[in-house]
Amino acid sequence: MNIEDIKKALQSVKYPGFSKSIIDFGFVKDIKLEADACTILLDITSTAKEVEDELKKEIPKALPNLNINMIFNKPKVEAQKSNSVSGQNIVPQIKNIVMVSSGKGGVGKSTTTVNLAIASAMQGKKVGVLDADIYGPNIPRMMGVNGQEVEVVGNKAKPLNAYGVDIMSMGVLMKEGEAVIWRGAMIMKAIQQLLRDILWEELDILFIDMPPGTGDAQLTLAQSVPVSAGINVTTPQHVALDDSRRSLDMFQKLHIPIAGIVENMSGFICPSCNTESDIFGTGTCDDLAKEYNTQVLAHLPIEPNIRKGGDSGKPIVYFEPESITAKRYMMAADKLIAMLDSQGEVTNEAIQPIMPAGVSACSTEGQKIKAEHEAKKNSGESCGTGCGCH
Ligand SMILES: Nc1ncnc2c1ncn2[C@@H]1O[C@H](COP(=O)(O)OP(=O)(O)OP(=O)(O)O)[C@@H](O)[C@H]1O
Repeated sequence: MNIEDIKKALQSVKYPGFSKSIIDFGFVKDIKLEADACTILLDITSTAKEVEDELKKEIPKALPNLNINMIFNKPKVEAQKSNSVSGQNIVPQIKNIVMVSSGKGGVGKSTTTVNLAIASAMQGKKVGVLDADIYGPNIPRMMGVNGQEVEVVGNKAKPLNAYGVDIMSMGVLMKEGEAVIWRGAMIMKAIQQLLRDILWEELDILFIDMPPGTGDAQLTLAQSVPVSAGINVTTPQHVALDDSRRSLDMFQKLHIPIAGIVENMSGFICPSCNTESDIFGTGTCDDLAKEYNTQVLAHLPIEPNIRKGGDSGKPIVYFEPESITAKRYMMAADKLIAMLDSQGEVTNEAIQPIMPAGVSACSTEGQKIKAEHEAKKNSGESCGTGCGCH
């Protein structure tokens, strides 16, 4: 066996969580072969122990007749408890990060993210979309980039681009139809990698499509970057509003300024007779917005062309800019941009402190820790959480 044979065999070893091989990613930096012993130097981008363990298992399987010695070069883990790089913003080139959340799945969060992002780009902003919905990454299909190859430069991946918007998603890094079965810790690492290991350019706004609910992903994001604004997407039924309240409450607890609520599937305009019916109700979010001292960014009807646009990768805001719906997305983008502009820069101070293991940021104890953090910060003392505020 020579070096080329070894490289060929390593083509079958996928980088954990991705459909590309360690060779395609360029992670194999050196191979030394002496008699039947082989030393492989790997430069991997993840600090996760699971990734190294998985490779230690898979590489010898691909080279069963060799004695394999593996040397891993990994990014240094800071002497810190923080998931962020010492509380520093891991994407300082991005002016505003907007977290798009919903209390439950299927309410139109991805559809809203895509159309709001394109609407903002159409208004002259430099925009990106990060699909952090690890379990159901739908953005590539909705933006018409599914199946496109990601270009890897060094150890980083370049975002794809469509309709003037930069895009990255687990969906383009995985095989179509492939499922992700990950524990919380791996989701946290994946979200940080999707921020840190992607070549994001300087952007005015990065929209992040979160998984539904209020969990690890939301908390990790708030602990890794300063989030400028949160948008809650909901449908108008009262049961959906209860979930929505949880999502808005999470924004408040994580000190994320609320840009507003998008009331999706709010009424149905019949395409043949143009009459409007309130299938799920409409306008119920107005009171909710008041309760949280925020605004309704848009009421969007159930409209077959929104669904068609999503399924075909031809978003309505771009392809039917004169439609009522597209105009509502444009207005929602206007309101968001106005909010971001009036708010000004969100500093690293907004990055949330890391809670001790087992303490939820939203629990009473978590809130107490945050209050202590704020008090120490205001008095000029280090908070001691490793968040890097001093
Ligand atoms: N206003 C609307 N009118 C018609 N169809 C819509 C509307 N909003 C969303 N849809 C459709 O509903 C489905 C679910 O939408 P979407 O994937 O955006 O929801 P989601 O909240 O992101 O879901 P998930 O929780 O699975 O990520 C999609 O097929 C989408 O095209």
